[in-house]
Amino acid sequence: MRIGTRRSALATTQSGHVAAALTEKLGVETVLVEITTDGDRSQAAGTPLVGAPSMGVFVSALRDALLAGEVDVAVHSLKDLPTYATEGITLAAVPVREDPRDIVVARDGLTLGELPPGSKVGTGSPRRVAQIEALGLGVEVHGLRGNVDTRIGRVREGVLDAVVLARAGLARLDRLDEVTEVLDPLQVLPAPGQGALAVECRSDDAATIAAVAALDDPATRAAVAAERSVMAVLEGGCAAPIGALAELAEGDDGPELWLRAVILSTDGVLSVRRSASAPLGDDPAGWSAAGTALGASLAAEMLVDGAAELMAPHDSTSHQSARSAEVHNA
Ligand SMILES: NCc1[nH]cc(CCC(=O)O)c1CC(=O)O
Repeated sequence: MRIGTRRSALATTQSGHVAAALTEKLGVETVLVEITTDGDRSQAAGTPLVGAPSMGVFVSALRDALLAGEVDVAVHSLKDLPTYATEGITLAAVPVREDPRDIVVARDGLTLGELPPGSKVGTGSPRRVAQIEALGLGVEVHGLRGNVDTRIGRVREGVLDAVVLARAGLARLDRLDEVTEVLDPLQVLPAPGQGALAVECRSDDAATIAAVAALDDPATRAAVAAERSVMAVLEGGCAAPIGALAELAEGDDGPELWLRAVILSTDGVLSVRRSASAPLGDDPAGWSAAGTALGASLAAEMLVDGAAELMAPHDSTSHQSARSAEVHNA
């Protein structure tokens, strides 16, 4: 089985895990095929992700290789996938996900809250920028791109005081010892699908789809379906930063899915936050659809709460002063 992967250390590690799992569960031989994406090329140029091309930049080259029959399977970070379906491509498996939370790597073992006002915090993600601004710490948020090594390097070089990354990336690279804080989703919600992998096949390749299904985890699939459904519905009306996290819990009457989501103005001043839960039923085959429905209804409530108006110009001056007052109190 030929497995297409991006070339970064993180991508090849992730794809290597999928390859090993396929060999272990199915006894098939696998080979990794490295594909260079437009996202990797512009990343090498060092431009910040804010304002960069579409969110699918990391994805399309891999899908092209899959559709062209150059590989049998494509492995992506699920959070990098666009929410709309793609003709000819089937999401054959969503394996058990890593801890989805964001983490901090800061100088001197510090947490975000321990950084003095004016500290430089690096992230290229509008979702992280808005949520860090909303914490009112008085830190300066700086754009940041590059692979995990490059990003953490900015702290080691003393260019930045801290960077914010996905915990999953460091877990897969076996670098969790460098984490100085795990961000509580109460304060910073992860990106929809963060920490999960997407294993894609060609829709006409029934044999590979059936084989790869052995890697699927219905609980993870339901959770990411709910998170991505929030994003799909909200993105219809707005381009604001979105965080979402769904978790499976055992209720009195069987498994339930719990979902929380936030959408913010880019400066973090305004936000709409909501949570909801739904029973999943006893048949895991129906969980993904239940997750999608839960996400859509939560997003509809968020739109009623004003989610689509967050991007309108607003006066952030009064909030700014409230924020610096907070810094003084701290
Ligand atoms: N934005 C790029 C990206 N895509 C997936 C991961 C990490 C692994 C994951 O979330 O599954 C990262 C890096 C990061 O956000 O720190």
